[in-house]
Amino acid sequence: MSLLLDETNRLIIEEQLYDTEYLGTEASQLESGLNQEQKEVYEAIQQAVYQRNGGLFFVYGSGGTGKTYLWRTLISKLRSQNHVVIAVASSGITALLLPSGKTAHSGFSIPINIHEKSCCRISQGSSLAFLIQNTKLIIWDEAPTVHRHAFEAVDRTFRDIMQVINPAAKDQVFGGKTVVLGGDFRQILPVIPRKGRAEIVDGSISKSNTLWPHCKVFKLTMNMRLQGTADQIGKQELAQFSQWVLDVGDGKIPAIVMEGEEEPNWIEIPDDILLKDKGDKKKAIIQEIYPDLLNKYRDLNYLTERAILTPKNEGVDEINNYILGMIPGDEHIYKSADRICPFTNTSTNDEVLYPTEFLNTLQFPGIPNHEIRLKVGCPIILTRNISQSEGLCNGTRLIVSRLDTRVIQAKVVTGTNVGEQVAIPRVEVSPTDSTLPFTLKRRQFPVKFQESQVEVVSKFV
Ligand SMILES: Nc1ncnc2c1ncn2[C@@H]1O[C@H](COP(=O)(O)OP(=O)(O)OP(=O)(O)O)[C@@H](O)[C@H]1O
Repeated sequence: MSLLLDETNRLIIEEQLYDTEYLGTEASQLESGLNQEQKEVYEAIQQAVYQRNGGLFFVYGSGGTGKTYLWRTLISKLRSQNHVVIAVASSGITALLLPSGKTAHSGFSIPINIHEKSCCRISQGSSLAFLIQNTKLIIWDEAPTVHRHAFEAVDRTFRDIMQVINPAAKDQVFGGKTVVLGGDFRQILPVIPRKGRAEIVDGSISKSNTLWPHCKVFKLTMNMRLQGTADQIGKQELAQFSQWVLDVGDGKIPAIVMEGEEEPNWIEIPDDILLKDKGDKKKAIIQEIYPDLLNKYRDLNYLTERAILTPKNEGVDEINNYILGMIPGDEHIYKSADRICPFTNTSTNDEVLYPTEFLNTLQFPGIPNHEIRLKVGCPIILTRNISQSEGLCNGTRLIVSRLDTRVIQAKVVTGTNVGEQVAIPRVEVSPTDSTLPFTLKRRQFPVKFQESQVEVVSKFV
């Protein structure tokens, strides 16, 4: 089957638009810089691709060990030879680091509410099925953060798609494709609402009986970020900090049981990286992370280099409101239009049982709040994927340039389209996982004022 046969398939046409000469030069440069560990993985993956053996690989490496560099080398090399590579990541913000990267969910049409029998929404004969049949390599970054059911759904779907051109594919992992997963199990595991440690660990790709036994695991251990730091003191501090983070991940830092709790969930932070201000704690954090904020809050480099992470949404709102109050200018308040989805009405009395005022108070992870407060010049972050091609995905950071009634105009500050002016419309969103007896529909701008953000972090004392 030739890629050139199908001139109407948009996905295939996009794959034919790369500048192969440029990519070839880039691949040679990147290839010559690979360290020994990276080279070993690079060669094993290339062998699987060129010998058409297929295979499942996992590249296990902590932050800075050169996974993205390795992906870029593989992608440039194969695309320079007109081969199709699909590069996906579990989050939108990581997808932006991959050349023509997409989120795994949009790239493979993975259902949001996934279970052990799920399949992707890719039908036989579709453009995406044709692209997959012609793909030489799939790279999936940040794999440990996704539930194993998503990988199993992709595996099932690929077998189904590939058996059309190769009947043996139905018995091959990922239908005989070469698939490379990457990430670090010490970082964030799948988020499973209202479930405990056992369910979270069981949701990990390494617990998949159908996939993990077939997976060849490589380890990257050399911190390449440290190699690139010229300043000796900075390098030493970064090395110490990286080691401490690794030790936390490996469970080597002694954990403490707090009163009233059963498990040792707390660790002690070394004094040199701890803020010990006894007064206004929010002010102390903000001053430490954003010194001279009033003069620099429009400076792109200043903003992209820093963030405050909090374990809960309430913390984000508290810090954001504090900072917004410090920034000069008039505040704009955007209120959402909330309603109950008519198809899930549980009774005709819904409007009485769940008045709009009640709907407005509801908050869900990833869903904008009823009320958003913004000022011109303040940094915001997108909470939804709007357009991958324009670099507007969940996690993209922007700076507000104009606040209109129907759109927010803003300048992109992270990702692929830095410097672009974009208009963000209101969108209607629903929480995918809610214990409510109805489906909430909320029409709101998919943005958050963003100096701080939520992360799943350990507890610290
Ligand atoms: N072989 C190499 N030669 C030169 N620089 C490299 C090499 N490998 C990685 N780097 C550089 O080291 C830094 C960290 O690498 P990279 O971003 O690929 O790591 P990572 O494992 O993807 O990290 P993270 O998980 O934090 O995203 C980058 O600046 C990258 O360009």
